[in-house]
Amino acid sequence: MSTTRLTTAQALVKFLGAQYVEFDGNQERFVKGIFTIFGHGNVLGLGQALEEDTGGMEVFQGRNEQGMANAAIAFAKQKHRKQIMACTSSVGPGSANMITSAATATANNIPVLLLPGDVFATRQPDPVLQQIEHTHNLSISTNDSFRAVSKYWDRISRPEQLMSAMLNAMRVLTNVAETGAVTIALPQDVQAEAWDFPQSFFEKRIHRIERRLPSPESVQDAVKLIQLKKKPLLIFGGGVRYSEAADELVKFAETFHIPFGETQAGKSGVESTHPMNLGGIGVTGNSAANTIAKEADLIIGVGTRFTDFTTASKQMFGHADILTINVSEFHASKLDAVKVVADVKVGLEAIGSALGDYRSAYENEIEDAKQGWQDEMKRLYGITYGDDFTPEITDHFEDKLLEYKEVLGTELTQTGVLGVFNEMVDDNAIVVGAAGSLPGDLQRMWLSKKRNTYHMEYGYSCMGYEIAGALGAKIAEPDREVYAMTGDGSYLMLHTELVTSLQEGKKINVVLFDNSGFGCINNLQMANGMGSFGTEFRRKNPETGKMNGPVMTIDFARVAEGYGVKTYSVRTMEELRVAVIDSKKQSVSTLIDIKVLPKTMTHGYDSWWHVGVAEVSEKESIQTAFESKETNLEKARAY
Ligand SMILES: Cc1ncc(C[n+]2csc(CCOP(=O)(O)OP(=O)(O)O)c2C)c(N)n1
Ligand SMILES: O=C1C[C@@H](O)[C@H](O)[C@@H](O)C1=O
Ligand SMILES: [Mg+2]
Repeated sequence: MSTTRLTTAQALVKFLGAQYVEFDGNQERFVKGIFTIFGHGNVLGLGQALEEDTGGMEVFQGRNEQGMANAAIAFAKQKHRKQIMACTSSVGPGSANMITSAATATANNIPVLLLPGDVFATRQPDPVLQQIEHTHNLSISTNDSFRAVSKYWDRISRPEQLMSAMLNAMRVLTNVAETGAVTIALPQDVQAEAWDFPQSFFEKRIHRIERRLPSPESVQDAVKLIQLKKKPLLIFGGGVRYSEAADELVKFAETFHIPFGETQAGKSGVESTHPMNLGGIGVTGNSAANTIAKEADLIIGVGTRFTDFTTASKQMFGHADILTINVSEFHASKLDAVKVVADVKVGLEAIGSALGDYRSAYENEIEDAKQGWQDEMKRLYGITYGDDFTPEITDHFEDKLLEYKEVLGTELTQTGVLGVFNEMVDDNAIVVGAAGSLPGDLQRMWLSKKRNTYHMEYGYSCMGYEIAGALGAKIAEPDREVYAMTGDGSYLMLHTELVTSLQEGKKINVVLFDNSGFGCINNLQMANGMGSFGTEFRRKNPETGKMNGPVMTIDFARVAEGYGVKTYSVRTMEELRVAVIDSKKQSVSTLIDIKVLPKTMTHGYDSWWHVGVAEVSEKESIQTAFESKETNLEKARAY
């Protein structure tokens, strides 16, 4: 057996450089690059290996381990999971910072390879700097926390373990039904330890992403069910995008005259303008999709995980039968569905060819629902502040709006800004988002004029993904404008990969909607009987000890200017227009700091979200909210 003597870290890098995927006959290198933040836990092992030979991987330097890993997730998501990034961190806090990202990747079924440094396998120097000592179990380190949020987890305590660990890592990363975060913990001493690795370990490996075929029986079940129904509705999720199945979905919808609604992960799989596309569905859905969903007698879930936001906590289509087409048996089995476990493209093809001359019984309902939503969109775009102004989110704190208008110096409404912005960005530009009120507004209102232009992380809805995610999307699509759509809360939580974008010369545009608060959570608490508590950004009042002092303002544009970002302060529509036009001319990253009035985002359209309302309270409004929750729960499916 021919062998090569390398350190564990050198062998790992060499192995990663030899991994390829093949999908529909196209081959691509699997690991595009590696994000690094070096510390004592990885610099002399993996750092040394990369300095010597990167194995063809591009090396990036992150600013925060969560940020860099979020960028890695966004890269893989934008690449439809056909190419990934690895991330290496030091031991302890560096690795702990990646745990949130591991969870984000796993919740969204997006592959990412995390390589945190670990404490010494020999234990000789224990406790090494940043080691937690568990008196009941010395084998536990910070990295054991990744077990709960990874699809595959391993620790390399001896160099030769690398081989089985990495083959399994690749198995999971390239498995469309099981992918997510893969964590390979690398003890500092083992990274640098040498071993005679068999040459075969480094040979080029092609991981074929196969399209799983449905069983003929399951196709027959699906056909029988559809034929019994008059008003089916397709709901498509991220699976349609990852399987490159959009054309097949459109063909199916057109042939059988079945409309479709889109989830956050699915949106922009098909253009918003398609006559059968009702747009966003569920809690953050619009009136067109939600109205049709309520009337549907069959829901066909195509590549969707059916989260609570999609099903409106299982109330939206409480009485319809459910059919699923999903490559994951787990997701296909949800809602007690009739299931076709298959790649969604071949699943749709198989059902489509067996469905004969079926046609739904829809007459004008689809056009009417779409028209109703278009009229509503026009209204939302046109909302302006003025005398007797009533915000979209009403009965919360109209009396405070004047204060916000004066402190933020703005009369802009969030829906109005989105309307203008949507019209102005290039058709092929990518919008990236994750948390706050914007995902709701975007899923409802954003018109995706081209495919794969909407990039929303709403499986974990992780604040701080937006800017890092924009960087990842930009690395995946360097020739397109990428916009990070973020609230002030998300921006403050994590935005420092903006600096990485400057370092890399990868221009991103941050579109910051500053309403000085955790706006959507303020809406949520007040809609459920609470007061405004801990969600507005107000100074602490020293007399009361409460956060009910003056509204805070931050000049985000000025701060980002200090980084070297081209910035714009926007308080009027005219300033917005100038900023969007000028930002397109820039080659560096830009930030548009838009002050918007709170409560001017969209509200829900005929949907319910199950949240934990207090069963006991002195407050009548809470009691009412609790009763309303109980009533709604009765209308929802139990499982
Ligand atoms: C990491 C993380 N922490 C907490 C939350 C809960 N959360 C969701 S939205 C939100 C506030 C978002 O505020 P902002 O970004 O300003 O958006 P807005 O709702 O004001 O538009 C919070 C705290 C979350 N989604 N992610
Ligand atoms: O708790 C939440 C409420 C949602 O409105 C928001 O979009 C999401 O980020 C979240 O975490
Ligand atoms: Mg906010």
